[in-house]
This record gives sequence, C-alpha cells and structure tokens, in this order.
Amino acid sequence: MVFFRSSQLASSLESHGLTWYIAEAPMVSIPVIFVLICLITRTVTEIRRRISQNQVDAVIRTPSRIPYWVPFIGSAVSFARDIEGTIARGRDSTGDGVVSYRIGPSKYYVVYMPSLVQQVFAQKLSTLSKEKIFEWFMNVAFADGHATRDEHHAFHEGHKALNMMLKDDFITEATTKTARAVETQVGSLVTSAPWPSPDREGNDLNPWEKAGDVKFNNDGTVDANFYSLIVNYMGQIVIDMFWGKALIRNNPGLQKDLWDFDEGVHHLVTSLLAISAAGRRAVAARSRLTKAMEEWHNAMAAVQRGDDPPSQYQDLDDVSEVMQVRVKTWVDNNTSAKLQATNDVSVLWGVNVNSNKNVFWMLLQIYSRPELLSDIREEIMEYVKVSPTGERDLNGFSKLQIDVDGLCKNCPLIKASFYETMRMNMSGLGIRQVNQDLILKESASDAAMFGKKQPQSYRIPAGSALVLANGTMQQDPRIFENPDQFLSQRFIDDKGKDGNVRVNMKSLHTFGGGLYKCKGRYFAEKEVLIFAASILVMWDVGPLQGDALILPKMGLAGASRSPATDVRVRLTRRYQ
Ligand code: HEM
Repeated sequence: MVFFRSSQLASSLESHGLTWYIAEAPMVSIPVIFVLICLITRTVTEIRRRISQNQVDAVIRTPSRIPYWVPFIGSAVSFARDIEGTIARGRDSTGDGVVSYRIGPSKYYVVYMPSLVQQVFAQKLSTLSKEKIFEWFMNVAFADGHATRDEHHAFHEGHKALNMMLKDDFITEATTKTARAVETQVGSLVTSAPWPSPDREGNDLNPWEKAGDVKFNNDGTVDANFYSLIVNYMGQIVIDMFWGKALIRNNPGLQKDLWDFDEGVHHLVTSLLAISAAGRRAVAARSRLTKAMEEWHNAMAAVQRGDDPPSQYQDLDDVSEVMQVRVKTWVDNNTSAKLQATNDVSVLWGVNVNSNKNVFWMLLQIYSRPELLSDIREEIMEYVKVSPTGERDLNGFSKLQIDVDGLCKNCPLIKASFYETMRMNMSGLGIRQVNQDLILKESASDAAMFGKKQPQSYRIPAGSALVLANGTMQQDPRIFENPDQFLSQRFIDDKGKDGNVRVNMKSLHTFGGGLYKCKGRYFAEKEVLIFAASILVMWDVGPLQGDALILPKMGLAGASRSPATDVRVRLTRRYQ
C-alpha cells in the first residue's frame, strides 16, 4: 500500500494519472474521491435549489429540488429513516406548496398544499394514474409474480367488481349484518363469568381474547392487550361478514397471519429489509394467507358451477354478495390462481387494516378523556343501548340494540372524534405516476396562508412521480391549528340552515381522493362508529395502575399505524 504527502500526490497524479493512483492506493483514494463527489453534488444541487427558489415572481415555475449529497441515491436514506420529518423539513425550507426530491433514478414531486391536492384529485387517468405503482406494490408486498401487470384485463374486471361497495345495497347489507353481529358479541368482547377458568373444558376463549392475552381478575375486571384484542375482535366480525364464517373456521390462524403480514409489510416494500425477522414472518404469513384464499375461492367457484365443494366448505350461504360477484368475475375472466389469491389477500388486508386500527386509537383517545367519554355516551345513548327486552348473548351477557341510522346521522361528536383520530394517527402517502406534463396552481388563500407574495403555478413533468403528503399536511399548523392536540370538535361545523350540526372532513384526505378514493369509505364510516359506540356503551377501559390511560407511541408511518408496542388495559363491564 502506498501513502502520499500532498506534494508527492500532485506530482504522481501528474505523471501517472488518476487510474494509477486509485489502483495503487484504493483505501485512501476511493474515500477521498467519494467525498469529493459528494461535495460537488451537494454544491451543484444547492445552487440549483437557490435558482429555482429565487423564482418568487414567476407565475409558472419549476418546484425546488431538495439538495442532496450522494448522486443516484439522492434523498433515499433520509426518506427511509424519517419520511414525514424529511418532507416537513423540505416544506419549511422552501415555503412552497410543492417540493421535489431525487430518489434513485426517479424524481418525486411532493404536494402538501390543500388547493394543489384538490387539483391532483381532479385529474384524469391519462394525466395521473396509479397503475404502475400498484403493479409494483402487488409484486413486492403480495408476491403476485407480476400477475396484476400481465393479466391486465382480468385484474381490471376484478377491481371493477369492488365498485359494488359504493352502492346503497352493499352499504345497507354490510352495515346491517355488522350491527346485528356487534349487538350479540360486544358483551363477549372479553368474557369472564360464568366460568371461573378461561380454559374450562367446553368453554374455550374467543379467538380475539386469546390474541389479546386476556387475564381474568378476582374482582370481575379483565386485563388485555388492547390493540390485539380490538383488531382481532373486529376482524372476526368483518371477515365473517364478507367471506362467510367458513374462511376463519377452516383457517384458525388467518388473523394471526394477517396481522403478522401487516407488521412486516414495510419490510417487504423496502426489499432490503425483507430479510429482517418481521419481514420473514410476513413472507411466511403471506403464503398461508394466499393458500387459504385460493382454497376458499375454489370452493366458492365449485358452488357457483353447481359442483360439490370440499366438505369443510359446505356452508357458504353467508358469503357477501360483493365477494360472490368477485369469484364469478375471476372465473369468467379465466384468472390465474396467482392473480385471484394475491388480489383477494390484498382486499382482506385493506378491509381490516385501516378501520380496525382506527377504532383502537379512537377508543384510547376517548377513554383517556373522561369529559369527552361522558359527552359521547350521552350523545349516543338514544341509538346504542342495552336491549330493552333483556335479550342475552350466547354467554349470558346483555345484548345491545343499535340504531345505525340514528348513530350515524345524529351523533356529531363521535363522528368528529373519528376524523380527529384519523388525522392524528394515520400517515398515508398517495402516489401517482405523471403521464403528461401537469400544471398545478396555488389558490390565493393558500398562498397567503403559506406567507407567499402571490400564488404560483408549478410545472410537474411527465415521467416523474407525484406524492400527496397526507401525513405531513395533517400535522401542519397552518392547515390544522394546534396539530399535536386531539380536538374532538375540530371537524364540527356550525349548524346548517336545517338546524343540524355538520361534521366535515375539510382538508383531511385519509380516504384518498378522485378516481382512486377508497371504495369502502361509506361502509367504513358506519362500521367504525358501530364498533366504537358499542364498546363505549358496554365497557369501561382504564390503565392497570393509576388513573390516566397513556397512549402508546405510534409505529412506522405509512397509512394506518400500529402502536410501537401494545398497551395493556383493564376492562370493566358496565352491564351484566
Ligand atoms: C377508516 C377506514 C379506512 C380508511 C381510512 C381507508 C383508506 C383508504 C385509502 C387511503 C385508499 C387508497 C386511496 C388512493 O389510492 O388514493 C383506500 C382504498 C381502498 N379501500 Fe379503503 N379505507 C378504509 C376502510 C376500508 C374498508 C372497510 C373497505 C372495504 C369494505 C375498504 C376498501 C377499499 C378498496 C376496495 C380500496 C381500493 C380502491 C381502488 O383501488 O380504487 N376500505 N382506502
């Protein structure tokens, strides 16, 4: 190995050239050259940022690109480390409504101004679409082997079948079935009496109780891991409602797999991390889920053909209409097993992941505020109450009676608390591919809100990616005052002309928007209120020690968040 003094280095470089120097002293020269390249990259990207930043008077301009150190990598590392913090810093350093990042070979334009977001939602598919991103996601997250991309027609027909979820017939069927199931099961969210020991023969625990690791106390209270308890309890009712009871009955580990998959899905999309323990668990869970979905589909397809399904799938009469239509659509379009099963697993995940986690966070937010809890209980008491005729569930506990219409139309505080929960606890990114050059124009009021001299327009070039930074907007104090506080009244508007109080999502876009807006949103709103209200009426929830229920830290960003660690709570039954 050769070491040089600077004068020697200069004369050697002059006589032998750079290649010779790298070959002779790689341990020194490679880091030196790397540092030089980084410095040059940082300087050039900084100059470029200043040039675009100085276009304060331009009516149409190029968004500022955030400077970076390492060519090709760009801002990838800071995105991987802290996506929301990175975007918030970029936003604050420019003061504009859009900022641009280089990540690997791609340019990303991140949008976080309400008027620009509305324009993004209004674009046609020919300008902005999600197809390529969705195909990539189906491959890395669900291992579809590019079936979504290669079986284009079949995928789109299957996807279209989900539009049924937007129709009144589906919404009525799904909410009615959910409400009836909740009425009879919320009293058994955790069981206790009549059996003294949970595992007494013939009286096994409910699967969600096992997932929540319940422990019965002598005074009749029950301790549980609240996150696991809630997401599994809701999952049981909603999966039974969509796919019929046989799916979970034949695959008792289905929910464990679903939540293991969810815990590791971040690791799968950043494929480097797929080798982590959570990533490996997610991969194993995903293959069991895919197999279960394929078997379920084959049984349903057999019934639809008039054939006899396997013995364990004889009773498929309780499958929802939307899932029956999906099966028929897959069959009519000669869909491969790979496309069918991976897409059905993605729907299974989508149906559960957002609603169930939001109910968990929402309950904690409400139970940790005694005044809000009591106001909401008063607001909903007319619509969610213990069965007036004294009906009991299978375990002998009180049943509830739920008036879904009354709950959803006349209870603004619980609905506004749901929106505020989504604002606080969700952090989704909406990603679109830019197919044609696009101009986005700031509104005058948004420009003023961001402290700009005048509204500007931005040119977003074809071939780049556009990102809606919902999580960052949800925490922007200019859009949502005091964003770190849970304000249960935030989304409540004044009374309208008809005298009714309105609840309005305003600049909150947790269901997405435009052509890709969540197809399950009408059901989801009602479902969340049904689950949350019924638990608030039937149960008191508090900490194991002390008075204050402390909310756990949130896990990784990216749509709905899980808690960083589960939270152990004590549940007390309010009605026997
Ligand atoms: C609080 C609950 C929920 C939230 C916050 C939520 C949010 C979302 C979001 C952000 C998207 C992507 C939109 C985009 O790409 O712009 C989406 C898509 C979707 N959601 Fe939901 N969702 C919820 C519950 C549900 C439920 C319960 C169902 C089913 C009953 C459902 C069905 C779907 C479907 C089918 C899509 C795909 C839409 C498409 O590709 O066109 N969601 N949801």
